[in-house]
Amino acid sequence: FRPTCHRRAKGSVLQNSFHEFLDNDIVESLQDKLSVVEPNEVQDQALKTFFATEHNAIIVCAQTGSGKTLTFLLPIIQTLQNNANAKALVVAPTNLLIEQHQAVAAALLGSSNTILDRIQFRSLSSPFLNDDDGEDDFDVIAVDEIDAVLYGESKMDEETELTSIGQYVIEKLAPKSRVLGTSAFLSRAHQMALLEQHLPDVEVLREQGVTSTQTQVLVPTLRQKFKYFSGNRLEKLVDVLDDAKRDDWLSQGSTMIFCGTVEQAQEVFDALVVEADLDDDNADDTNTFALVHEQLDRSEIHSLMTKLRHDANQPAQSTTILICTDVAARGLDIPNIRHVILHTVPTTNSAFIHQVGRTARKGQVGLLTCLVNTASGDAQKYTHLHALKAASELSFQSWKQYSKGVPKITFN
Ligand SMILES: Nc1ncnc2c1ncn2[C@@H]1O[C@H](COP(=O)(O)OP(=O)(O)OP(=O)(O)O)[C@@H](O)[C@H]1O
Repeated sequence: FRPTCHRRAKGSVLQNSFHEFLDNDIVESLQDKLSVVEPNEVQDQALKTFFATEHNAIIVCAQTGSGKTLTFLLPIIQTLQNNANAKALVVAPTNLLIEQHQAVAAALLGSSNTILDRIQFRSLSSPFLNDDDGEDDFDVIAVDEIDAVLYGESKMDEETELTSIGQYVIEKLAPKSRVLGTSAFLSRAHQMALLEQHLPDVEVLREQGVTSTQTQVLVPTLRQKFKYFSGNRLEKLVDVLDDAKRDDWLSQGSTMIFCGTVEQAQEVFDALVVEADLDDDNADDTNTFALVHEQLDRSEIHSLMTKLRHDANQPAQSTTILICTDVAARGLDIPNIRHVILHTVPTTNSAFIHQVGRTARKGQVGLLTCLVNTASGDAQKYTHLHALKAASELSFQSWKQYSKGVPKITFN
């Protein structure tokens, strides 16, 4: 994307693609409800491509935390506002992510808005869409995390057989529906299947100079630490958390710890809670622990996420340590996550990118600590992740304002 330059003549209103393509009430809502004043380059490009061209499949490929949600929600809301009969579908891999999108749409529209009733939100685990229910006439279909939705949350990045919802989306494409997809990373296999087989006419929007999604996938504001150890993994984790607690900047933010399985997440959670109880003489310790995995009750996770977002707006926030499985990796935008710890080294590039991408969002700094047990196969698993390149610069010039004033991480 070429950085957009919006010059403001003395006394004039700043014009950008928000003003050019969106109604005033939407622009005002963006500002009032989300504090989003102007589009970044990827949003600018997406709005132009959607409203000023006839491409019926558009995919936005950009780093984690770069604002891809608005690249599909805004075209959808404006389309539904223009046409009272229009309908849209939003698909994302997990219920957690779908609920997040619903919350953003509701914030923009106000929850009683009738436009919201014309947007269907589905995850891979929602009941299958049924044409008999008249659900086959969506004007816009948004497919967030298009690789996961089309090809499934496979343990390998190599799976290219379409999921049933993927098949549905491809069949619904043109002439009736326009598809807006997003992705932070496409494996080579997914890229080929998508561009050569399933969406050959797709218009792919990427940052300027990036020719494939294999490069520049990690944000340059991410700091990475690899802790090589042999011995007890839990003890190492406790050491890492203790160090982080002593760091002025890290200790004021929340942490996500990714585990390989539900059982492991439960085990880590139990151990950390016991450890914190033993240490409860420490009155300064404001950490709270929470679990996020696929077997938890949906309403429980929903209230946790609502609380986390609410707490982030409070001045005296407590910090949270979230112990999660991969279900919390894709797309979650939890405020103030300063530290991601990979308790288990993920097996695929995409799992790594999405887990790590919960921090260092929107141009801000964040730290990854990856526990690498030299006595297990961890080090070997990690070698293939070395191929992932960090971008040398922030994707978007406009993000620079958010990275100002962030202290250097002193954690060693
Ligand atoms: N133009 C903008 N100005 C300021 N903030 C923005 C803008 N666009 C998006 N944001 C904020 O940036 C954050 C990240 O956005 P979002 O969750 O859409 O990222 P993403 O690219 O979808 O991330 P992921 O790849 O992890 O799914 C959100 O808090 C969002 O409100």
